[in-house]
Amino acid sequence: MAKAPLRVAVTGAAGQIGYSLLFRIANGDMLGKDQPVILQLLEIPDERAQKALTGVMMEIDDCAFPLLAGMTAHSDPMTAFKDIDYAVLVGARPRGPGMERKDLLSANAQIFTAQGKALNAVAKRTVKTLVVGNPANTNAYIAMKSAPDLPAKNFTAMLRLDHNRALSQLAAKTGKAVADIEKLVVWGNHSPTMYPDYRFATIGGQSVKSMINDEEWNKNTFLPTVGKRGAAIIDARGLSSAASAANAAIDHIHDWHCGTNGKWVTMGIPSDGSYDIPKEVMYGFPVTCENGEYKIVQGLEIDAFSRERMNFTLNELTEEQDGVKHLL
Ligand SMILES: NC(=O)C1=CN([C@@H]2O[C@H](COP(=O)(O)OP(=O)(O)OC[C@H]3O[C@@H](n4cnc5c(N)ncnc54)[C@H](O)[C@@H]3O)[C@@H](O)[C@H]2O)C=CC1
Ligand SMILES: O=C([O-])CC(=O)C(=O)O
Repeated sequence: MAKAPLRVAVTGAAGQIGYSLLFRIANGDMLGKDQPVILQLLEIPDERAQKALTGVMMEIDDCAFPLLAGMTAHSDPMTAFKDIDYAVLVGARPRGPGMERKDLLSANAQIFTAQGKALNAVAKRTVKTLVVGNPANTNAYIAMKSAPDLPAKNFTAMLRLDHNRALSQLAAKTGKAVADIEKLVVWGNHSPTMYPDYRFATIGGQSVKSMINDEEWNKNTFLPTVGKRGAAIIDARGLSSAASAANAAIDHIHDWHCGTNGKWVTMGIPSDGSYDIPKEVMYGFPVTCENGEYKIVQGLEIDAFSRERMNFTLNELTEEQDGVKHLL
């Protein structure tokens, strides 16, 4: 029997990431090739943005996606989020050259307070949310805090682009296939303070750390390359990463929805206190997913260097979250 459609809201639908993301959701890349979807698309109540959204929807129509069971345009989160199963919160102001994510905090805080409240009011009680718009971890925290009637664990932030970037760097360094790398994690904030950690990673059962065996490379090349990749893309393209960000959003929700078969992935999730990360901090953790639920990989040894890196990114997150407390 055909599956009932799932409702997916995407905000910032007429933006750059939206343009790479919507077509893939409608094609079944996110929720499965047998899962019909209804797209509920939100843009700001601005004539140009709404007109651009109409154009994107015309193109989606022109793809005649067999899995697309409906599509609506919205300028108000209270209608866009009605009865949704998934929310992909992309809409935010992107960072321009020379700006850090923190600069965007207060403007974005208003957006995510309003959207959290709307999710709380009208979304399905089981709605699962991924925040992409930066500063992603803190925006996800704000949305979660603004939706007290929904399960906090269903609010997540996107660290998957960082995870994928790290995979790609490790594949290039070792000369092995990306698909063969397992047990990678990116701890903390989606910002240059993040800690991509390959101490547990394996390729065909062999330790990646011993294969590379180069702490200098880890500290002086790998960590800064992955941590500053977003800025490097902006510098090269004049625009922030879009197709790779959309791809990471697809990966994040795909794995959450369909499961990871025991493979580790990185998700930004509200901490349950694991690894001494204070409860509720929206932090990148290694997880496995099964039956629509994620579970933090437990029991990893945290050495002194890692603890220092994990605390560094934690401190930044705590500061960001303290900075928006008065708005919550
Ligand atoms: N977490 C991550 O790994 C990544 C996050 N990002 C972030 O994603 C966000 C979006 O990036 P782009 O698509 O390139 O930006 P963009 O500027 O091309 O598109 C953003 C769209 O969001 C819309 N928008 C703004 N406020 C909105 C609101 N309150 N409700 C609905 N729509 C709203 C805008 O009208 C615009 O069309 C940025 O914050 C960017 O920094 C980008 C790459 C990676
Ligand atoms: O840096 C930005 O604004 C875009 C981003 O998050 C990334 O590419 O990682």
